[in-house]
Amino acid sequence: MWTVRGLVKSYPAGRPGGRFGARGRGPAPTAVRANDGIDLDIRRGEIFGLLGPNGAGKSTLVRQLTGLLRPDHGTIRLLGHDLVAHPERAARLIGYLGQESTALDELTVALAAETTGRLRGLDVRAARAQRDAVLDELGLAPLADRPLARLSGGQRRLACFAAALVGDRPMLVLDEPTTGMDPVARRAVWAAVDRRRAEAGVTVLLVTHNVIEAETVLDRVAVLDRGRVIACDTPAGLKATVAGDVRLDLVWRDEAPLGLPEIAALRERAETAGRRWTLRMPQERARAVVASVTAGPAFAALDDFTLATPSLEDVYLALGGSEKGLVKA
Ligand SMILES: Nc1ncnc2c1ncn2[C@@H]1O[C@H](COP(=O)(O)OP(=O)(O)OP(=O)(O)O)[C@@H](O)[C@H]1O
Repeated sequence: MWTVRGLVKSYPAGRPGGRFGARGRGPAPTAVRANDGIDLDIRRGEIFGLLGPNGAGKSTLVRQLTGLLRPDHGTIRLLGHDLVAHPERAARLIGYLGQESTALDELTVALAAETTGRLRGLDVRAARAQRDAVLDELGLAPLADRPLARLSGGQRRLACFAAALVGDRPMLVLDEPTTGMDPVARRAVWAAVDRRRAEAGVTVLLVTHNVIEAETVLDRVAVLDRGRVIACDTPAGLKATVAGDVRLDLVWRDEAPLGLPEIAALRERAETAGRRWTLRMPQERARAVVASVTAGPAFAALDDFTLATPSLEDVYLALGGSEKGLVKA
């Protein structure tokens, strides 16, 4: 389906200090290696995810996989086509929902869907029929005559998703499709994706920051960090690598009681964010810590605590991910 080998893409570095600054001073700036030797195999009918922190190289990878950006090195094959030699072929195979919608902003919801269908080679009747079907399917019919620029962020995203579905492409590439959507819209998106997979074997490549969503909808996921794939497996397979561990969150009322030796010792191992401490540890140890903080003097200083099984975020950290986490700031 999609076969990627040895993909490398660098961007030239910006000059430190801007246009006029730092000329002739210090070492020459080095280029950013946004993708640094990526291999991937995405199979037909799969919902495949790219998960990683900001700047990991997800959008750079997606733009090459959709023929919008030329790699420095490496090969990309899609359904037998060489996309490095023939990037224009991607447009006929892929329905792409990027992060920006500005190209469609002046159109109404109905016209955005219809125009996309026409651009993808449908005749007027087919484009209108598909427009009506997809707007109904996604609950967008009441907004059909509103320009995209005058919708809420979540509604606009849903309208762009609707347009991406028109023309029945065998591949869908969705870059954070559900950002800003309410739960009803999110469910409509995943139901529409599922239906196309079941009925037409559509393959979906999804970029996401949302760990919970990734665990729920993905068949397989590649975890990206600093331009490299650091793991690739099913969400369950990845989580099995940290199965023995749990996450313990402690929230203090005010200051943590660092005068208590057991609390001072925990502080060494905790990731802290204001009053919240996060600890990852084996279940047995976590039980002992909970017992010690809920009994005795520490309890008076405690506002709340939670114990949770590992998420893909914990997997990312256990794999040595370079950022503090995956959640978008
Ligand atoms: N046009 C560009 N010029 C220079 N550097 C760029 C450009 N686009 C991206 N980069 C850099 O390349 C790296 C990868 O960026 P990319 O946008 O692919 O990451 P991402 O994983 O999609 O991030 P996000 O989650 O924030 O969308 C980052 O260090 C980024 O600063």
